Amino acid sequence: MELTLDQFRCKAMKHPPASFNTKPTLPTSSYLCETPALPSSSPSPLITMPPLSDESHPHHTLRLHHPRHFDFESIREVPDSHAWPDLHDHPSVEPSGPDSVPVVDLDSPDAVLLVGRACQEWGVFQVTGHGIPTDLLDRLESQIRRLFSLPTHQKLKAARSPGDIAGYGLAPISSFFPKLMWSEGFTIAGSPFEHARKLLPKEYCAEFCNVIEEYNKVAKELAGRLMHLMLLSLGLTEEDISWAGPIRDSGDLSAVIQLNSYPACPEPDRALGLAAHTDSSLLTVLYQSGTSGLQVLRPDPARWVTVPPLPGVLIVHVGDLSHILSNGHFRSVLHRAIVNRRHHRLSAAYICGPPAHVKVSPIDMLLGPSQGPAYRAVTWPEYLALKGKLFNKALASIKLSREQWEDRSN
Ligand SMILES: C=C1C[C@]23C[C@@]1(O)CC[C@H]2[C@@]12CCC[C@@](C)(C(=O)O1)[C@H]2[C@@H]3C(=O)O
Ligand SMILES: O=C(O)CCC(=O)C(=O)O
Ligand SMILES: [Fe+2]
Repeated sequence: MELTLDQFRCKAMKHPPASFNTKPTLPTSSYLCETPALPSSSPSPLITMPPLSDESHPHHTLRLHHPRHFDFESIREVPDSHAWPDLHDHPSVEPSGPDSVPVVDLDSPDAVLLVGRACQEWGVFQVTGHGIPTDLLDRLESQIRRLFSLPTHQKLKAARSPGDIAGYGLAPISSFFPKLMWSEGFTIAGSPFEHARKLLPKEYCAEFCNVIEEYNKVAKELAGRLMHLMLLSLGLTEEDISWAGPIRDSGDLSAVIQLNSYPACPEPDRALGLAAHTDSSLLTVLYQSGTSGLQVLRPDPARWVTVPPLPGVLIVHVGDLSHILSNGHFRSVLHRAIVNRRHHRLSAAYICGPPAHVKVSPIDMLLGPSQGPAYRAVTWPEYLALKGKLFNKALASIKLSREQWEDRSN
């Protein structure tokens, strides 16, 4: 049976969000809401995301109430609350030959071609020649490790409040699932100092923030460079997209940094680190520590392909906004994180999007008489709000049918 991409995505999602089939009964909290205003004392407002307007808050999202934390260390077997029944619906395969996520050397003369091909065929690729020093990645990992090693009561001091983007806790998508994930996260939006000072002892805080700021700076440059290559691969330049002018020097991209921790798990076959999802970004640059866990879904036949950790290599996910911008030429990739019996795994996702006021829509130059815009225009905050209501159906919800785009062009 032939499936459209959207049907495939929905089929591949093992646990449909509860909001698809249940009536909302619980009080809601937003998936993405207002970014807290930056205090004037913030060292540098490195990641900026203007607040959402009130209308875009997903007030009627069904939310499941999960406990705020779980003591992974003391557990000898996976409790029912964390046991995912459908983990093995698709086989997991180790990378080999054509079943390996492409590796692109950004310094290669073929980088444009290779990036374009990877974005179209995989929606994910690994990058070398990215210019981010290994030493900085090592320091980033040490800081993440130290942060998550803090006692729970300390971490909860920075717990994400209902309606906030930033803070410590379960991944925001957790509330769509009846089972809990084997992970904890710390989301940084705006100044790292604002959040880190709540949970990190003074002597560690400055060091943590410096490393995050240093990483943010280089990750932002890399994201700009990647976006440039992606546009070139579509036969476009920044000039073809009114808002993308500053992308060349990445000045106007905004981002959120998501730090993830996946403790070792006594029964890795029953637990899941991070449920299958696509990122809502333009692109996400992911650093993973030396333990494998990231898997991307490949079709025909459906299978989870592991993305092995390679020293110094970063992973790039095409996000939903690039899927929209490219009118579906690029695929946002469904991915998840599995857990490991022996090793504590860490990752850092640099989730990058356009300035918050910018409407992202399929690029005009990719359209023609027989191919209109397949998606309606959205800003990043609008899209995040949609994702908060519809989760993995958000992209399909803004899809335009042929009749709709023909109507719009008349
Ligand atoms: C800006 C955002 C994207 C994100 C939701 C968030 O508000 C902050 C965290 C991001 C993250 C990281 C883990 C996976 C994910 C699906 C989630 O639950 O939180 C992503 C969200 C996303 O890309 O949609
Ligand atoms: O930890 C990983 O490998 C995946 C993390 C991820 O998908 C995310 O933070 O969006
Ligand atoms: Fe992700």
